[in-house]
Amino acid sequence: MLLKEVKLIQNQNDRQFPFTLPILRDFHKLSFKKPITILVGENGSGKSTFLEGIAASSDLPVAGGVELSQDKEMDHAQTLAKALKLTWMQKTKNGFFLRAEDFISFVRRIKQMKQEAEEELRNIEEEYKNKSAFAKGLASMPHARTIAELKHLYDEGLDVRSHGESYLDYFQARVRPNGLYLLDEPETPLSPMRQLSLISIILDAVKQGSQFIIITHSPIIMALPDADIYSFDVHPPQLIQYEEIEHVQITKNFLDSPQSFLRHL
Ligand SMILES: Nc1ncnc2c1ncn2[C@@H]1O[C@H](COP(=O)(O)OP(=O)(O)OP(=O)(O)O)[C@@H](O)[C@H]1O
Repeated sequence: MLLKEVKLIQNQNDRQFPFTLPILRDFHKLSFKKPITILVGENGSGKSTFLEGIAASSDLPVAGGVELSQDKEMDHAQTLAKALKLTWMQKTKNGFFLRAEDFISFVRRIKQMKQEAEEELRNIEEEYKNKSAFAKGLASMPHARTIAELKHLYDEGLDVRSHGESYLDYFQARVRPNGLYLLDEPETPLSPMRQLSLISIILDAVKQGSQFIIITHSPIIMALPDADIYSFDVHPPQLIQYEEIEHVQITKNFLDSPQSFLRHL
């Protein structure tokens, strides 16, 4: 175990976001007793805001996104971080904060950078066909360098594979022993089968001393063995059993009889 507890210590200004969130009004502390903690709750219950506060407070890098300290839209994370006290069993610098939506735009950006560089090279080939090789080489250099750097950093992987495949590759390549991983809806680009692969990567990492705090709406990810599950649908957040989670009950009942749900819509 790395992170043991998160306490809300400051006397907050409850008219300022994020302290206006109902989940933070009666919040005192949340303890992490197992290497995997799962946060569940309805849309808008405040799970992401809470995790962003932990990410900002622990100063973890943002995988595939802008660092929280540089991100103007994340001022609330810094505000919350200042009001939080994190207690560690073992402080770690390994790990990251990963929002699946960031990662998908990150892969898109890489694909776009590569396509733009290739397009520029084609244009230069045309424009410089009657000029010296030296002049052509000079004009091509920055774009060729971009392609070479992307290849060096991400191999052929990220831009030629699907979102789900590249996401799992990226994840597997960067998970280190003794790291703290804060994952916001990691299921987003993944099929049910790939969600099982993600579970397997997480369980391997836990064996190597890593800790995970995961927000999810996926009943598959919620079933991660031996995890503590906190519901953000009650204030303050409470431990909940897998079978009691609304997402699990609705999904199960829906799959048993889709038509009985759909005819009421
Ligand atoms: N910067 C902000 N200023 C004001 N309100 C915000 C801000 N960011 C989020 N909110 C609001 O705070 C509430 C909690 O948002 P948050 O994203 O933390 O919920 P969540 O539980 O993660 O939801 P979801 O499951 O949909 O991702 C939402 O009602 C949202 O609209």
